Amino acid sequence: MSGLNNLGANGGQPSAGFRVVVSPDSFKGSLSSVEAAEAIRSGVCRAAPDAHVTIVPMADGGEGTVDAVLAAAGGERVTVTVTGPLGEPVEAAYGILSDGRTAVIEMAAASGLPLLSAEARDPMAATTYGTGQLLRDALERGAKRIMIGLGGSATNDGGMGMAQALGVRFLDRTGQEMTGYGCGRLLADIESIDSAGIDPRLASAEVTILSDVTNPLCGSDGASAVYGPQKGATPELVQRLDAGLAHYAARIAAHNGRLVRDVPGAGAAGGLGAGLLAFCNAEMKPGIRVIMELAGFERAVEGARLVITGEGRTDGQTAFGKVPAGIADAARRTGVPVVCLSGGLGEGSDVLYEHGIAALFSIANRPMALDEAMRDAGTLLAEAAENIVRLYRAGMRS
Ligand SMILES: O=C(O)[C@H](O)CO
Repeated sequence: MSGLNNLGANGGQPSAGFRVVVSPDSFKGSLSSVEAAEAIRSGVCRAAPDAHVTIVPMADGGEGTVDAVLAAAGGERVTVTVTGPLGEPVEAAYGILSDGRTAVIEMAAASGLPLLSAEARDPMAATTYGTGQLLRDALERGAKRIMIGLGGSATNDGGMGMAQALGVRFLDRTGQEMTGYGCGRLLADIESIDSAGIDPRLASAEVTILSDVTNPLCGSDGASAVYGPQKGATPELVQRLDAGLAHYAARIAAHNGRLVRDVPGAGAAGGLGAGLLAFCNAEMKPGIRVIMELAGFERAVEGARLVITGEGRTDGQTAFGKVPAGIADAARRTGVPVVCLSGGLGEGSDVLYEHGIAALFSIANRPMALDEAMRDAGTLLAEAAENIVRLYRAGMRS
């Protein structure tokens, strides 16, 4: 089965016995989804040496999307030097699938929050220009289908930088082209848009947005209000960024008639969703669904006793389309219980019970600092998984 890593505890064949599907997101900044899955598997097998564990590395469009899609569909990774979120050069990788015509890009590779230290975060200045350079590189290599994962961004520029890198010009009130990298601060100064010079290869490419969330561009559920603070925005900056995005959406509507402001997912990755809809004729899809389909998740779950998912931090935002919510929605249809192991549980995480998560656990086993929890995430995940399986099996015997 493509993309599935069927590992019996003894390296043996799938058994009809105790089947567990392990399908976590990456634990941002500490473990890739494959590493997290391996850690969970080792805990499961300590508690149940006869277990047959199926690993399905998962992602929702955010960090880890390229890994998850390459694990599911096969292909190769290419690395390019592009402009980072604050204009510095960064090495960013993306995937070209085995058909040679499909590229999978993760915006976070070029414009993601993990590229900046906490002190350097600056959503007014951060740009998606590097993401546009990745799209351009994929077109240069002949890609006809581009999947672009949104999420984990350092940016709040509505995709203005991305559009510039593809040849779109933004003009100010004096009719001059705005030459700085597109960023949150510049949005309010856009007077008109000229997309005559946009890369012509886009016209024959199919661009699919894999969005990690369903937030609209603006307003109280919008990009700036919900995700601005984690990128360093104060309440005052959230208001300026939100007004900037609203102005940008109005300028786009005046330019090409596209109404991107209220589209679910337009607010993903600081509004990059809106920019891709406006300039790349992109189609928006929930990232988790596309990746689950590519990975054959529903087939993997058939006949399983338990699904273990997880992510670095779980809170009310998780329900907007992140991995645990998607996994639970899919597994619910098959009646298999889903347990979520999280690096930390925050406000609103209990909403996941409504999505069908049977139980949520924080993996921290004692009071610990964040850097300690991140450093020891693999060990903590394995311990938590072991305990869950011990409990599950004890329950099965009673
Ligand atoms: O990048 C962001 O803003 C969040 O992950 C939502 O997409």
